[in-house]
Amino acid sequence: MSGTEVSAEQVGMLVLIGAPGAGKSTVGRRLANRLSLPFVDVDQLIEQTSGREIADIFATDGEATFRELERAATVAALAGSEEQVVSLGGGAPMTEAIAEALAPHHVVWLKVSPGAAADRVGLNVARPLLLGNVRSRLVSLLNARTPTYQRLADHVVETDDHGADDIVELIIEHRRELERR
Ligand SMILES: Nc1ncnc2c1ncn2[C@@H]1O[C@H](COP(=O)(O)OP(=O)(O)O)[C@@H](O)[C@H]1O
Ligand SMILES: O=C(O)C1=C[C@@H](OP(=O)(O)O)[C@@H](O)[C@H](O)C1
Ligand SMILES: [Mg+2]
Repeated sequence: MSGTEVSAEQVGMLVLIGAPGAGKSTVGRRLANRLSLPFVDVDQLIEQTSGREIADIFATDGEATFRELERAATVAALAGSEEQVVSLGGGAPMTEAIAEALAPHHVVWLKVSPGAAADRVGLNVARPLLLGNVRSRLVSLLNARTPTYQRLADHVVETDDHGADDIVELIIEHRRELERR
């Protein structure tokens, strides 16, 4: 089956994309609990299957190796047939194979300003790309990635002024509206 075909039994997953610090992991986990659906956080999947932390993969093998592990884990998570919530890593949608794998699913872009994201992630060393001046790194990441997030998103949620639980409800309400159509 090519990346663009959807098997008959495949149902759309709820997939969260957005910059680091947008809340994909936090909101994804709560959203899955609220909907009683399985949850896959691709970063966690990479760490579980490789037995290594992401920061260590970056430091020891470099970003290219991480992106290869991320591509394989993300495509595998999106290829399943059961309905679930999947939270991607911030850089995943930049890969063409992943953009294709997202096509059959409901993609929610958690939009966040560089300032809000910087406040949230702080000096968290778990995000190697943000080492140094976190805010300016986020500005450049967002400048490079926003067009892709925008292109892939079926639903955009502004997160700066909403708590994670509010965002969960906004996503659920939007999904209900789609089901009523
Ligand atoms: N809507 C929000 N408002 C305030 N803080 C948030 C929000 N969403 C997530 N956070 C916090 O921001 C940090 C990063 O969240 P995380 O879910 O890891 O983001 P991502 O997976 O998109 O990088 C965590 O400390 C989390 O508790
Ligand atoms: O933006 C990125 O390129 C990355 C974001 C991280 O995930 P979160 O977006 O969940 O922090 C993680 O995949 C890795 O540090 C790379
Ligand atoms: Mg995350």
